[in-house]
Amino acid sequence: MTELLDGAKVAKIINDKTAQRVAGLDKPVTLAVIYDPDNEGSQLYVGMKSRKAAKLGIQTRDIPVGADETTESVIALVESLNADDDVTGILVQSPLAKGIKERQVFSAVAPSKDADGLGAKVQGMLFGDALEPYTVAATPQGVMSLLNYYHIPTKGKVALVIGRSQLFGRPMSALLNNADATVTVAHRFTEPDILKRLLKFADIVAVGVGIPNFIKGKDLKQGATVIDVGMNVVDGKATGDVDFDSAQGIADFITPVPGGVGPMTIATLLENTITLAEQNK
Ligand SMILES: Nc1nc2c(c(=O)[nH]1)N[C@@H](CN(C=O)c1ccc(C(=O)N[C@@H](CCC(=O)O)C(=O)O)cc1)CN2
Repeated sequence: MTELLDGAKVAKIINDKTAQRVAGLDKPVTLAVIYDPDNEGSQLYVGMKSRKAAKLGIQTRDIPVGADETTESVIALVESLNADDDVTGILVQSPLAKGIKERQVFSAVAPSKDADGLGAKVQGMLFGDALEPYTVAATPQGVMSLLNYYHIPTKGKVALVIGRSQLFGRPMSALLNNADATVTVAHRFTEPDILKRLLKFADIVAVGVGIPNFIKGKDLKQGATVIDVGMNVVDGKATGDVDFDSAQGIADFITPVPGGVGPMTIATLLENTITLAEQNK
């Protein structure tokens, strides 16, 4: 039997706690969101984040940044938000318009306002397993919250992370490493044969490569936990990177798409936002 890891359900639990924490804080919580207004995906996701934030009592300031901007001008904008006492958190929605170096922009966000955990300073703290508090990128942190909720152990387990983006693969591998898993990272240059062999060992597979149905059930280890971070659209339907039907009866646990990692990403971003507001009050 394959059990669903219900991200929508767990996200609701996190969101309810966030709303209580926001209500208990004696100052407004404001998240500034920098995004490319010409990117349809970003329009959709920023809209989803702003609507959910409003429901939890978090104000958002959505700031469109188009292709006419430069890396320098966007960094100057981030610096003005860093200095703005009314802004408690900052999010840079990826991707920014072509030509703007988004990693430089991520790293311009002050660690004390880095709601999305994508800046070099906080990612360095994650890789160093720092003892001081720091924020972690919303998608991988949301995956860890799902694993914890369903009591899926990581210690001593073999984990395979497929994808090495700043948003997902790199921080995911660090989190699993910090949680005592034996972690391998595969990516676009991993030979298909090698990937198949790695999959057969993996107790936990977390995949985010943006290729619909990239992972087939027959390639998984019996009893694996499968985390699908893919968000592709096929025939107008949200479709993951894992061939969900073929994983039935092979995986012990799997996240659905939609309703798995996506809602956890937004819930974790807003959880990070209230945590920063509390820390900096
Ligand atoms: N700065 C960031 N940029 C991006 C991130 C991120 O975490 N930080 N992640 C993705 C997009 N993303 C959030 O930004 C995101 C994608 C999908 C969902 C979601 O809830 N999806 C639904 C399905 C929606 C549908 O049906 O179309 C689901 O999975 O249930 C939330 C957030 C890229 N950029």
